[in-house]
Amino acid sequence: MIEIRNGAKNFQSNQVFEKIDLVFEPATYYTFTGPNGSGKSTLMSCLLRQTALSEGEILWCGKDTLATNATYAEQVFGINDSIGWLPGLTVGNHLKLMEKNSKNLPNLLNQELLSPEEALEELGVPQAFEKEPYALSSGQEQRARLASLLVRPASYYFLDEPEKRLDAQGVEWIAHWVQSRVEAGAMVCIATHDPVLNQIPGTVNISFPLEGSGVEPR
Ligand SMILES: Nc1ncnc2c1ncn2[C@@H]1O[C@H](COP(=O)(O)OP(=O)(O)OP(=O)(O)O)[C@@H](O)[C@H]1O
Repeated sequence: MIEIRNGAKNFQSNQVFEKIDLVFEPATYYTFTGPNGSGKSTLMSCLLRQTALSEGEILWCGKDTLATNATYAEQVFGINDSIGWLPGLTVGNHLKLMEKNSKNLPNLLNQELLSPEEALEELGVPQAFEKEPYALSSGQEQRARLASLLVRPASYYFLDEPEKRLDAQGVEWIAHWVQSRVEAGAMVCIATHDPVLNQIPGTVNISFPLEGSGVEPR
């Protein structure tokens, strides 16, 4: 379980949210929805520990995430705009690195992992294996990013607008993936503007701006 207690985040005088308490339980699907600029990506970056909360704490199984550093990094996986591609490497190179690293990670939910080739095939972009990401269309590139979900084990996911640039079939793929991971016991949280991803049965919606933030979207 991941818990935020009394969380606040500001960028100088811009108070994005404050005094928030949230819990992310296993085997549950959450969505972050709300207007542009209401703080969805910022909270997700905090949960992925790409940026620190200004106040409050994020607990992992009841303990501060700093104290459980390695376990958190192993079990929590995410995709957002802050995660880029290394220049000069193909998509296949990236996924192979991830596959190699994954062998050292505990696979707590006995996830059936795919090879990079299989994962790209599943996402409908087998040709991406040999290509550098910039040589793909923006939707193909997003599909290549999503392939990482099939190569690496995790039990908690934070995905920021994974449907971005995807066609309708791609969005359906995400919806099916969400359902299968949640059934397997994973927590999946998606920030989205897409109605399909917000209407998956069992969705727990968290609406932004968050209550207690007192902040107007901008
Ligand atoms: N690195 C940053 N430095 C300064 N301000 C930032 C930074 N990142 C976000 N902000 C500000 O934080 C606020 C919330 O932005 P955020 O990206 O979290 O919104 P969002 O709900 O994800 O929006 P969208 O739907 O457009 O993706 C905005 O006012 C934005 O300008």
